[in-house]
Amino acid sequence: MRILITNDDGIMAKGIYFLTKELEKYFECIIVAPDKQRSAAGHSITLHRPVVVKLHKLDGINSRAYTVDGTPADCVKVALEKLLEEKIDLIISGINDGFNLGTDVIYSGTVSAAVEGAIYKIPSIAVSIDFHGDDEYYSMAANYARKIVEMTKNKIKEDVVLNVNIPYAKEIKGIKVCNLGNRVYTNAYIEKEVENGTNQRIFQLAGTVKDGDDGDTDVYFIKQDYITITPLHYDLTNFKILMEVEEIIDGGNTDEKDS
Ligand SMILES: Nc1nc2c(ncn2[C@@H]2O[C@H](COP(=O)(O)O)[C@@H](O)[C@H]2O)c(=O)[nH]1
Repeated sequence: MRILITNDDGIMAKGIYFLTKELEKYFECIIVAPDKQRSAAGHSITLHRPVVVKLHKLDGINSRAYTVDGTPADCVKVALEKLLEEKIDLIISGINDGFNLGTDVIYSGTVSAAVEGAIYKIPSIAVSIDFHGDDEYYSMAANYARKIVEMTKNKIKEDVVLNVNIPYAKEIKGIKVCNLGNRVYTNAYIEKEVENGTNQRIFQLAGTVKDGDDGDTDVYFIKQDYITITPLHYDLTNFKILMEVEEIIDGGNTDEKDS
């Protein structure tokens, strides 16, 4: 099984190091990752300039690695379109510094890199952990990520993304497959002082998480020390209200043939 590994924290991040260290013991791995931190890049791609791809030697890692001076989605796209001759069986993005729960997934470069894989009909997994940064946590998360790869390999359909979050817990209670919850941030922006007389205001996006207790969602179960897995899809159609909108439009439709 050949795995394309990427992330959004950049090639030098601990998360991709620990993830690759674990996966390459069991699978053939190739890294294609941003050359620097690209958090919250979402699904952006680089349109108005070329991207530069370089071979990169990661100390302690045997797998071939490339950097891209672009976004996480660029990494997956250029890897699958041009860079790699080999067939890729799975794409795994992470291990992200910071959970990607609920609506985080919309902003997340980590998740978007995995979604890009699903767009290319390759099963993909995004893995995120809490901000804690100790090696034991990364190592534990990498071990769980590998186990999830083992559990799901050849079983997950080609255009599915599994969004995985792993809690910082002494004892993980298990795995919950669940919906995305509602991720709430407060104090989203901090206003910075500006010199008098300037007609500008400066805001730094910050924010602390103030999650509600969404039942049966990733936001809830992560706090109960469960690993959460949410299957995602890039089809953003709102099927729940599709018929309702159709009726509204049909009801108000001023189609020529009716006049
Ligand atoms: N301060 C805020 N942080 C936010 C908000 N919405 C999302 N986020 C964070 O962005 C990253 C995106 O994930 P990544 O995989 O690209 O690193 C995620 O971890 C969230 O914590 C927000 O409204 N305010």
